[in-house]
Amino acid sequence: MSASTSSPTESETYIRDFLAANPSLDAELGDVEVMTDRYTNKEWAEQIKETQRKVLREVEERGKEDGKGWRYDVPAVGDGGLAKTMDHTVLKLDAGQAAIDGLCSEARIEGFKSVCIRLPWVSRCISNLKGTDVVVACVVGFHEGTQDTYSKLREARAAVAAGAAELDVVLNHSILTKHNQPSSPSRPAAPSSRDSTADTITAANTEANARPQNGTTATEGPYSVPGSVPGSQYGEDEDIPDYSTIYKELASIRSLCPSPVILKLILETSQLSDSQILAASHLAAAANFDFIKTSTGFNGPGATLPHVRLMVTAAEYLSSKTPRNKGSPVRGNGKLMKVKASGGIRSLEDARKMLETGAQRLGTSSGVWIIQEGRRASESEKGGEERPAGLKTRLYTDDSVGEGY
Ligand SMILES: O=C[C@H](O)COP(=O)(O)O
Repeated sequence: MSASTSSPTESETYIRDFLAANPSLDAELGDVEVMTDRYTNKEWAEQIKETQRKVLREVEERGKEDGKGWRYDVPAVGDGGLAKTMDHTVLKLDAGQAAIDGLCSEARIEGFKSVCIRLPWVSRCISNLKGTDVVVACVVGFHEGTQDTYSKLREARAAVAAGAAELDVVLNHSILTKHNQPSSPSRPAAPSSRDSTADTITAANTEANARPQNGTTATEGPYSVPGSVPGSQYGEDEDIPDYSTIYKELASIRSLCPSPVILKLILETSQLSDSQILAASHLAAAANFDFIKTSTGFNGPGATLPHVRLMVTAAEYLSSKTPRNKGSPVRGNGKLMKVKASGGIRSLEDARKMLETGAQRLGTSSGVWIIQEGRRASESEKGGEERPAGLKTRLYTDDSVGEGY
């Protein structure tokens, strides 16, 4: 492990301990490049505030461009381009072998980018997908994100050891929302019908985030910067969320799962304000994550266009690739951080809108349906015969599909 000459930082100590407890990993990884703690919490807060200001201004400017502010090319269905944007996903806890094997054969036939599954299925998917270019993406800390860093690291490393090329890691978003101090004792929102374990924490956050910001809904903007308006969520030092802890977790995962492992950070945008989304994006960029991803699909509404616009703008700014301003120097590797839209993407129209807005990856359990819809659309555009659908199954999250799914 390459270490700094001064006394070790918390991250270095943490990673050293993890490697000592997993000696085979130490040998496998060789010289681990440790991402240090870098900044104090106050310094993170300053940087993040700057990111929030710049990105929100950029979003406002782009919003004036009459729908052209976010207009990206959408890959075509015909040449397999659309399928290659998709992580074909089954994350239900009760998914059985039949569902996983079906998922893999669909991914092979349609040429999806990946199958996105839970840790116990990684090896099976690797063997199912041998000889194809479909990779395996595994979720980590799914779906609450509140697991301790050590257990997330264990999960991440086990997935990589089993062959996962990509990890979709759930942010510990409760640190950002300070869930143990709900700002209002008012009625909690109803728990998600998709997950019986949805708890009062997320319900309180949902309720808090649904409250208007500057007289509008959280998802429609205009966007606000904490500390910039009276009564904002954290203006005082003692109210700064524990950014350092979030960064240390992300940097530790990156240190022990180095590139070319693709790391995506699931923000769970439905639980966050716009400012919190930007704070999380900033920390993901600093820890050299490859993607920021909207949602788990298990907690609140999934991807929305306003959130994707915000995240695309943030990712470009944080990678210093924003046309209008210089961008933040926070990202170490110089590569563009990308955006994965996920949760509730059910139709060709949903998929197209997300891609057109700048998402470069989609997470969906409806991929087969979307591709079939795309084929039908291009066939009818050409005025030709409708091509027979290659696959009948779809919508693994749709309970009506049948046993095992
Ligand atoms: O990460 C992907 C999501 O879990 C997929 O959500 P979905 O089942 O709503 O398509």
